Amino acid sequence: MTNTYQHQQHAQRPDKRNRARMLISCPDRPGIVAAVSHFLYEHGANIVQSDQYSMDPGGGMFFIRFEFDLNDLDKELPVLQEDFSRVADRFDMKWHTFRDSRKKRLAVFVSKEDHCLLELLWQWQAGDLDADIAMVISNHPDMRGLVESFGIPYHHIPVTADTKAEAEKQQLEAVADKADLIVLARYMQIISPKFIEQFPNRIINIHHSFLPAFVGGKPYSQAYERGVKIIGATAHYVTEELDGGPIIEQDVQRVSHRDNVEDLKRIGRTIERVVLARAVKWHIEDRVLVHKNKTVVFN
Ligand SMILES: Nc1nc2c(c(=O)[nH]1)N[C@@H](CN(C=O)c1ccc(C(=O)N[C@@H](CCC(=O)O)C(=O)O)cc1)CN2
Repeated sequence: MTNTYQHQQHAQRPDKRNRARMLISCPDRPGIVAAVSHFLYEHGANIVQSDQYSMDPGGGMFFIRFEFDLNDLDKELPVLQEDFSRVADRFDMKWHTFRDSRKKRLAVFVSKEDHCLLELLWQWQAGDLDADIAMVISNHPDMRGLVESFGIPYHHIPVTADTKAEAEKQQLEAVADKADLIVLARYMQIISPKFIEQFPNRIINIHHSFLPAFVGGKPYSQAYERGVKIIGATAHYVTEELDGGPIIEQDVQRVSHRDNVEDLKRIGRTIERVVLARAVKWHIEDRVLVHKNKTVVFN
């Protein structure tokens, strides 16, 4: 099928070949920001953005996000990483560095609802999603035409209760070393612990309720029966606990007694799309840190 959409770069990306990001989590104590910023200065890095948060100052955790420019990044970043391990050991840090120029690769999983998938495809096609959509995987054939019209590979891998393990094996083979982030865009299959452990805090799901309300299936029907005046959507990392993973983003919309279940679904679809897109954007920009079952989002 010819690619009727050309992936366009409406949003001109500034030259960020020498831009890197550093995420740090460690026990809170005085001197952390000074030590890290001095280290970066000594290595010739120019800090262009920094953000930090102290959870329970003095006795809890400390979180930092730096963006910095470093000339000849390809050569100098490995040197910086090697030297930083001494600072990290001193403060008992968990840390990661990322290159701005290395776009993350998404594998989007979908079932039969297209709105969240379309939002990601539209943003990608407009150049507003700074990542590559490497593939779409579905347990149904319905979205093949839509996805392939964007020039994106489509893997139809049917799933039944009896074939779930084999299906996940095929899914893992399809995404192996081709995806950095899995996005469940209203994918209606429970992901196994074995799959999750391959992608710790790298599977984002959109749940169609304002969690922790209405976990599990048919949340809009649950909301209608409860007579709620607000509905919402929640993007979270996937864990073994269904809809219980670290929340990345949520949003809500008022509803009333005049809205039936179909109205709630219609109103909810817009919230789901926006909330998922925000969460994916913040993840690909390395703005999300996870501690225990909560997130710190430097947005
Ligand atoms: N391990 C996890 N897997 C998934 C999560 C999660 O948090 N942890 N979120 C769900 C999404 N979801 C609600 O948002 C959801 C999807 C599917 C089901 C479910 O009961 N699925 C059945 C099959 C249903 C069908 O075939 O139509 C099943 O998997 O047996 C509940 C909630 C995504 N996965």
